[in-house]
Amino acid sequence: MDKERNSEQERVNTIVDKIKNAFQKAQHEYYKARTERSSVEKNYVQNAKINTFEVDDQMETNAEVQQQKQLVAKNVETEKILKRQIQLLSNLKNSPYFGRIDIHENGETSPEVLYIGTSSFNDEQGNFLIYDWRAPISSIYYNGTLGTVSYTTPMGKQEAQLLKKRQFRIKDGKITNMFDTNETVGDELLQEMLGAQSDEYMKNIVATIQKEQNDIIRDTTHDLLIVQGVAGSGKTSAILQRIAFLLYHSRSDLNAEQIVLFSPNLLFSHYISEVLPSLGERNMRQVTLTEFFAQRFEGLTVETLFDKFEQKDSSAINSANLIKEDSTFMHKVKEYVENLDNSQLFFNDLILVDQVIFSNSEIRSLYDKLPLAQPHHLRHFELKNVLIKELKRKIKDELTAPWVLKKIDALTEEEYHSLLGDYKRGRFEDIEAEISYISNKIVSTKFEPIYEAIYNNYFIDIYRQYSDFLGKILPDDVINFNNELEYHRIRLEDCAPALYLRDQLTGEGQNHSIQHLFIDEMQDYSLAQIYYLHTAFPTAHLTLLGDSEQALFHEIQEPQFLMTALKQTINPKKTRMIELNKSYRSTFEITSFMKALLPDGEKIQAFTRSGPLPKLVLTNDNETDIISKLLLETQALLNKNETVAIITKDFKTCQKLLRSFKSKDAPTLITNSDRSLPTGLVLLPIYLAKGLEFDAVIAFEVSQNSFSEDTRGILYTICSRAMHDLVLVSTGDVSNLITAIPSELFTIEQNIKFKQK
Ligand SMILES: Nc1ncnc2c1ncn2[C@@H]1O[C@H](COP(=O)(O)OP(=O)(O)OP(=O)(O)O)[C@@H](O)[C@H]1O
Repeated sequence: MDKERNSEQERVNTIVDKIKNAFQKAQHEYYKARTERSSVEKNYVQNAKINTFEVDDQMETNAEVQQQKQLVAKNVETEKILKRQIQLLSNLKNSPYFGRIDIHENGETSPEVLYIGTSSFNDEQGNFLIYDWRAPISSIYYNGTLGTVSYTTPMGKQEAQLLKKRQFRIKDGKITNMFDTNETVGDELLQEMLGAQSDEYMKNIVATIQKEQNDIIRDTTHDLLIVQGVAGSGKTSAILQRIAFLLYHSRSDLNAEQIVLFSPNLLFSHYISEVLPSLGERNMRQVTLTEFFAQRFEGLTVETLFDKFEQKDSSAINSANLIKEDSTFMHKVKEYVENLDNSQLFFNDLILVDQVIFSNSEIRSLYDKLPLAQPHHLRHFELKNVLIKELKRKIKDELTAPWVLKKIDALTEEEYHSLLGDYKRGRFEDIEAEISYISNKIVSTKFEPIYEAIYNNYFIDIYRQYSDFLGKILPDDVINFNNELEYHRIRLEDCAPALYLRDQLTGEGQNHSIQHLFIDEMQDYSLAQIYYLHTAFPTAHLTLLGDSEQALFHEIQEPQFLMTALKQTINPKKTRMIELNKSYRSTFEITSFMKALLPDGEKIQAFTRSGPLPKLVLTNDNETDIISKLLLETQALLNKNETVAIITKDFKTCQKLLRSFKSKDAPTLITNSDRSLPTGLVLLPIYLAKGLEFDAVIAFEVSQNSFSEDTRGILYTICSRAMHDLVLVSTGDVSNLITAIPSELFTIEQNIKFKQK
């Protein structure tokens, strides 16, 4: 093997040299393109300044400026391509590839040796020195064991003999590890990757993608892909590598702007932000559910999942929530709109400063004139056109109003020219035409807010309409909805049905440009919300990922139940459901402990990476004891780890705990608005830790008072954030969820007597 290793190292050296040459060449071309652009730009500014008094000069200058504008745009495009190439080559320089496959294709005289890396690299003659991990042939590396293998090409299925599969770890151009394997992707490399310390950013996993993850990544045939994966099974990793795959697969008709990922919080968005750039791709759009709704309810504060979690409210409201969160509630919205009489519609006045431009009765009478046979959304579309026409008429009537002439008289020379804009003096037939143009500008600007209001459907009183709907289905809930509105707030569970009501009435609210919609942590979304997102992005393929057992907002559900409910909600043409049961994040010991927390934890397979047993620490319920024990634990963990997180059930617990720390030892409290995590000791509630991972986790605190049956999912989620070490601190009787766990799965810092069950 030594000889083999030497010859592989020689190949790495040769390839790295070639990559470095290509890198330098690309950099040189990039700087050349940039210099060229800036000189064209300079020229362009000068030309734009050329005498523009004479009409002929003006035309000539315009043509030249247009030509130069085009030249600049072309150069900008070239720069973009070169920049991407430089980024790719820079990634390849240090670690050109991670895999090798030797295959013998049917009909070929000799075997072929292929190397696989994060992107492809050719020599000057166009020979592939490295294959992109997303190329059809590279799927053999992820899926195949030695012997006959097949892969899909644009021409159909292709068969080959896989003769050798080799994995590499190459750092700074040196092979640090290399071995042949017959497994899909061997454990040895995975051990090395998973044993590393956590990082501010998630890393790409392309070198060690597992077979079932590969199925998710490379699926292009289903319009709904549902992934139920246990904690740490690589769901988020799979989404990101899937996005990179899709962008490669449909390079000519898909770009990152057409992909949206709904993520659980801002920290998560930051954490995953480097994965796609490390693969030479641009990031997709990311949004949280609250951000998405907030953009659509301008002027209202939308409740966040976190507010909701902190104020777990009375059972009366909860039972209303359950109804509102079901997709049947959305069907009721649709029925309501279909059966709505004109007399039951609510309109707003359209007001400019304090002048009513269109009163609600005027709008209603315009609506009443439209043919009843048409559904509301078509009549609504016509109403908008009628209102705009009316507005134009009002603008025309206003053109000669005395205030307009007064305003023109008061304009400075500069203001007058700025209103003329691209039009220059002398281009109008006579002075009347010029004044009429200026008057139009002034009056239109004044009425602009009304135009915007019509465009944005502000003439519909959507809140009263929704309140009316609620009155029919959940009369007791109307008062709660209206009370929130008084304070300019809207509850999260009202957002999807209220927006759906608006969209049903207006026929708007859909975004057809989005091709792929990803929802991570799907278990935190109600079926009504998922239904709404599906209608709002009607052409998008959906990938939903989550873990029914990491439910923070309700009791945990059977995975199969969640998957079936989702499928019924969306009812797509082609669905695929994939379960991921192997957990990679945590050590074998932590995963075994987490498994025992769940009633059906047996299905979870722990990855065989070893570490210390989870530790249960018992303290008295007094500040001094709690803090001294916590300090002891955090010190020990910080000595061997980069990031240690104290994770609590809710924010109140964080705040109370923080008050007990002396400032010099205090952890950094993470809040809802934080976008990045510092290293060292942090303190945060579980909902902010969603999707994240830490070298060590201290679960604070795990007494029976804090965790009982209905919060099992929360405890499970807290524990599953730990990669290498897990400590659980209890300040009173330990939760039954923990006392029920076999004692060999954890250590106890002090012998206690568990209560008899
Ligand atoms: N094939 C793999 N190769 C290397 N690392 C992997 C692989 N799959 C998962 N991991 C690692 O396991 C950890 C968990 O992955 P990820 O966060 O994607 O899981 P998840 O299922 O989304 O987790 P959760 O639902 O618990 O938030 C990450 O550190 C990820 O890099």
